[in-house]
Amino acid sequence: MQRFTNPLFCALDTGDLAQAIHLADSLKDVVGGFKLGLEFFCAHGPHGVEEIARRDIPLFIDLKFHDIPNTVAGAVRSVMRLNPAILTVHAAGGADMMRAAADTAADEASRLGIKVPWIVGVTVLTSLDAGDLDVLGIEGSTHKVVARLARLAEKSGLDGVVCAPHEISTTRSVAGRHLKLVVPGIRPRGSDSDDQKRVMTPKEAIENGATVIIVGRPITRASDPVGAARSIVNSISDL
Ligand SMILES: O=C(O)c1cc(=O)[nH]c(=O)n1[C@@H]1O[C@H](COP(=O)(O)O)[C@@H](O)[C@H]1O
Repeated sequence: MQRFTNPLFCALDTGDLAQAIHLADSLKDVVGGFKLGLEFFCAHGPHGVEEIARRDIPLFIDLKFHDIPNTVAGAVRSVMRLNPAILTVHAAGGADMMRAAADTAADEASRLGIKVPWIVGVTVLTSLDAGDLDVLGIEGSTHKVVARLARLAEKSGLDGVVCAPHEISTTRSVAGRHLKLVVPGIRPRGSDSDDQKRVMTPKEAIENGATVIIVGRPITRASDPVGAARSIVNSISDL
């Protein structure tokens, strides 16, 4: 099982490989890991991931799989050779799909002789609020929907869920204490929310019980990314 001493993962959301490498080199001793998501992967694929992986730092490969169980199992099998520390699927893909992802990751890790990554289920995206759920025809508050999906993810064998800082307490109250809570929607005080609708500061998120916090633009678009990352780490180091 993966363990991280530093809970801050920086999202390298860029299609520019040189910029991602530059950020990875500058930030590798400050953050606990890097998250490589759809923008990076669609531009540079497995080769780009291998470039970043050379820094020997945990990688969260965030491709948010959401498909039939057989297809998701195949995708997990393919991505496992990149030795991810964390992988995402959408919890809304259902119990069989999540179970297929978790079982395949465990089988492949054993076949390859690597650690089993955390498979985490995305609940309600941090860019959505109650009004958006209503438009989608999803009944209930973000708390209720996140709690329902978190319970399903846990029952389906996932290691954790992705949720907004606001739903940390609700999720903790319905799930076992070992469930990992991977939390984006993090904004240091005074920074722009951008397209995120449910945000909190790094300190609040860790105090509420986040296992890992994901921060992208407040670090990568700062005039001093290393200084921005250090200040986040300092704000949570005594907690
Ligand atoms: O799965 C994720 O990582 C994720 C889920 C979610 O609900 N909200 C969310 O923002 N993310 C990711 O977390 C990162 C947040 O980036 P910033 O908003 O720039 O800090 C992005 O890479 C998103 O893809």
